[in-house]
Amino acid sequence: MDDIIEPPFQETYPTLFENFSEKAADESWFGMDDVEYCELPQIDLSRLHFWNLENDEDGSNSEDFDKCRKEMAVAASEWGFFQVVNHGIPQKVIKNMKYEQKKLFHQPFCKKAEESFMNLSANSYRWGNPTATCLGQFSWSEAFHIPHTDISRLDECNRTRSSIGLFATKAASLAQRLAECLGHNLGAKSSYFRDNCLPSSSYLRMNRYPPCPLSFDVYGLMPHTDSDFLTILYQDQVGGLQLRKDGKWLSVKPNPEVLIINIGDLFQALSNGVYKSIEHRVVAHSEVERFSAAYFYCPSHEAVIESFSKPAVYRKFSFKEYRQQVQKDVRATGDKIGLSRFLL
Ligand SMILES: O=C(O)CCC(=O)C(=O)O
Ligand SMILES: [Fe+2]
Repeated sequence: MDDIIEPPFQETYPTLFENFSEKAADESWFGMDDVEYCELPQIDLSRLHFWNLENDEDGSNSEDFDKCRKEMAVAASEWGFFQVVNHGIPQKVIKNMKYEQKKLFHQPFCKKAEESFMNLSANSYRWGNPTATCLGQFSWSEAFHIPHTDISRLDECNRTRSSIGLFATKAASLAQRLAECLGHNLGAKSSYFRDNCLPSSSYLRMNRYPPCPLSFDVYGLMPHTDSDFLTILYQDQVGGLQLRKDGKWLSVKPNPEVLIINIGDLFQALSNGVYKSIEHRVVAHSEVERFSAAYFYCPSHEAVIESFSKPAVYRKFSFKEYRQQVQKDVRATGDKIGLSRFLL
């Protein structure tokens, strides 16, 4: 019994699942079969010559560089999502992280749920959704939500710490460069992100979606937008990520060779609504487990988010204020209200 790895979803939230069985079970509110696949805009980052930018003195690549930045800005405003190739995070780094991620999640539930598991802070391990008021707000998944600087506390073995740490470090520098490119198009100072975002303010979230017997009726991850500047997402080959474009849900084709970038609420506010923080969700698979890892690029709590162009669509707010409002709304309604709270 004690070696079961799956969280006790149904046992812990009996009322949510009981209510479900009383309702017509065949009235599923999302049909996976009806959802079309989409091809995300793909951006080749080799043109940014990230790693030797300072040495690129003759400027011969600047045309390519500008083109790449523009493509990113168009994708951020039309889709809020794009995928990147030649992103500079070696496949080996991703593979090692995924291996360690799987090892962590495959430990018994009772160990993962221990307060001091792996020396992580108390609320790092999350599963289900304790604030869900109905099944539509439930998430059939588990996650380790780790502030970047807490990775160094992971005590298991050096390999776990270094593999996860290396992925996070590479993701942090990729996130900063992407944010700088996207910020450039808005007229942000080149130091804006370096000044406001430190590794200590960003998070790594490793997700696991166990096979779900009610996969037509329960989400793997409920619909949401991310509360950061941007997210770097690695997903494995299983699939299930969907995004909402022009009122329609679309499935993202899984491709473990690419990284997915999505715009978060803070970039939407900073860009005065030009870049879109798009709602997304994960549809659970009935038989296969799925893994993903998201790096949330966030500013410090004190950072004030205010758009560069006027008239402003949103009132200025600090990241701390934003998070507190989100938490308050989630506690009260089971869901996040988000940026619309700050509309002028
Ligand atoms: O697992 C995925 O593909 C998406 C994860 C996600 O949206 C999140 O962790 O915020
Ligand atoms: Fe997300």
